[in-house]
Amino acid sequence: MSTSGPHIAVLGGGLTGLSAAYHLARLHPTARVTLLEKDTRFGGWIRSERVEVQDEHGNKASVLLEAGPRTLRSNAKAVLELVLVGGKMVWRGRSTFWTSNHKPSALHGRPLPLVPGSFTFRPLQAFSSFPPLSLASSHPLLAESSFPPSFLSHSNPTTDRRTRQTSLSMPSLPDALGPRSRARSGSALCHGVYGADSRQLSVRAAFPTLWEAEERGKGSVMWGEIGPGAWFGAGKRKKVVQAKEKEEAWALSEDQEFVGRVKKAAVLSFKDGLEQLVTALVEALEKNDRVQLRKGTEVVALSQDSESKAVEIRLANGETLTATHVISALPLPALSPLLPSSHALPHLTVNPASTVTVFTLVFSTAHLTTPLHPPGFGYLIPRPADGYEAGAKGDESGLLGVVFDTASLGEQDAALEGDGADKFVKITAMIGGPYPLEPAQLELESVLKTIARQLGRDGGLPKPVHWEVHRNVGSIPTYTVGHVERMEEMRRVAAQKWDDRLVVVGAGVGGVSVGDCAKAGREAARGLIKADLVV
Ligand SMILES: C=Cc1c2[nH]c(c1C)Cc1[nH]c(c(CCC(=O)O)c1C)Cc1[nH]c(c(C)c1CCC(=O)O)Cc1[nH]c(c(C)c1C=C)C2
Repeated sequence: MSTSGPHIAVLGGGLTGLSAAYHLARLHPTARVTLLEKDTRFGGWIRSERVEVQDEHGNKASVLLEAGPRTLRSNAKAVLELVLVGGKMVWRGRSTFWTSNHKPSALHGRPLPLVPGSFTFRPLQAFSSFPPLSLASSHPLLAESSFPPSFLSHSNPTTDRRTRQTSLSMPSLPDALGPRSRARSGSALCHGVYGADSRQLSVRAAFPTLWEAEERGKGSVMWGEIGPGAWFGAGKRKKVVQAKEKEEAWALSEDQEFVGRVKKAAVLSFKDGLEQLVTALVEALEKNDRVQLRKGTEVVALSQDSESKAVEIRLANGETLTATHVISALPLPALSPLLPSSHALPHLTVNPASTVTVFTLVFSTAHLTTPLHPPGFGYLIPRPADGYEAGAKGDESGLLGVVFDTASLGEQDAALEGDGADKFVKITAMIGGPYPLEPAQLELESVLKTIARQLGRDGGLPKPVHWEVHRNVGSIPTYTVGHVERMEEMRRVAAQKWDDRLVVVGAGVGGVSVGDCAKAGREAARGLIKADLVV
C-alpha cells in the first residue's frame, strides 16, 4: 500500500463501512483507506447462503436463504451506484403486486398483508399497492384511522406544530395515529421494519417521509402528498434533486435494458442474495492498492494526538494505527467504550435494539393438495391487544410476521435435478422483537403450529425439507422519541471534540434499511472529501 496521502480508517465492515471505503477509494485520488472489522467476515447482518434441498421424488433445488435483510429499493443514487457494482440481479416488478383475486381474509385472525412499497411509508405509494378496493377496506390504516385530518398530530397535544420541530417530546407512533388506531394499527408495520413495539418509536426518526409529508401538508399527510406543498417549494426542490441524482446514477450503466428493469422494480436483490453485493464491494476494494481490508481485527480504543490531531487506533492485538480521519460505522453502543472520557460522545447508548430471529422453512410441494399459503408476499402481525407478555404465550407465539419468499423473489432458487425449483416453497417467520420468548417457542414444532393456525390450515403444515434459524441479536436499533435531536447533538459534539476527525454513521444514527446504510457510507466519504477535511 502506498504511504503518501491522507489515511482514513473505517471502523466496521458491514454495508455502511464497505460503502464508505468504496466511495473514499473511488473519489479520492490519493487517500489510503483501512477497513477494520472485528468479525472474520464482511457484511454485518447481511448473510446469504445457498443450500441444496431434495424431496422424496428425487427433485433437487438450490435454494437461497437470507439470515437478515433480503431486499433493497432502487430509491436512491447511493443504492443504484452499488447495484451497478453488485452484478446479476433479480427484481420484483411493480406488476407483481397483489392479484385481484387475492383475499387477505384467507389469513386467519388479523394479520396485515405484506405489501412491497408500503414499508417506505409513503402514504400514496403504500395505498396504491392495493389494486382491489375490497382489499383497501381491510387495510388497518384505512379501516381504522381513515386519514384523520392530521394523521400525525391527531389528539396529541405534544405534536403542536409550533413545537414539533424542536421539542424532545416528539410523539411516538401510536399517539400519532389517533385514538381508534392507537390500539394496534401501525404496530404491524413497525414490526416489519424495526421488529419493535410501535409505542417506543419516534415517528420523526422512524418514518421521516410520513413526518415530512405532514409538514408539507400543514397537518395532513394526505394533503402533503397531493397538495401544493408536494409541487412547489422545498417539496418540489427535493423531488427534482432526487430525480436528477437518479438520472446521474442510471448514466453509470451502459446496459439500458438492465437500467430499464431496475427502474421498474419495486424491490431488488441479487441472484445470490444481498451478500452478492458485499462480495462485489470487497472484490472492488481488494483490487485497489490504496485500500487495506482487515477482518478479524478488533479495535479496543481511540484517542487523539493533541498536536497533530491524528487519531490513534489501538487494536486488540496490541498494534496501534494512526489515521488522519476515522469513519465509525460501528453500532453506537460498540463505539461508546472505545472513546476516552475526554472525547466521549453523548447519546450513544440511549436507544435499545431489537433481536429478531429469522426462521426460514423450505417445504416440498409434492403432497400438498392446496397451496401452502395464499398469494402475496406474506403478512405482518399487529401488536397483541392484551400485551406482548400474553401474545408470547397466546395466538401470536412471538411471531412478528411471515414472508412468502418464493412468491417474492423465487427467481433466486434454481432446479438442480427433476422438475425444478417450483417443487419447493420457502417461507420465513420473523420472531421475537418485543416479545419475551422462551426457548421452546423457537422450536420447529411450535413455529409450524403457529403459522398453520394463522394461515387457517387445520391439518397443520408438513415437515419442512430444510429449515434454518438465525438469531440476530440487537440487530435493528429502535429510534426512540428525541432520536433526531440527540443525533444532531452527538454530531456537533463529535465535530467539536474530535476536530472534525471522527465521523459517526450507520444504522444507529440515521436509517436502518440497506439503502440507508449504503447512503450513509457514501455521504460520510463524500462529506470528508467535500469539506476538504482530508489533508
Ligand atoms: C431480519 C429482520 C428484519 C426486520 N426488518 C428489517 C430486517 C432486516 C429491516 C427492514 N425491513 C423492511 C424495511 C423497510 C425499508 C426497505 O427499504 O426495505 C427495513 C429497514 C421491510 C421489510 N420487512 C420484511 C420484508 C420482506 C421487507 C421488505 C419489503 C419488501 O420486500 O417489499 C419482513 C420482515 N422484516 C422484519 C419482520 C418482523 C418482517 C415480517 C414479515 C424485521
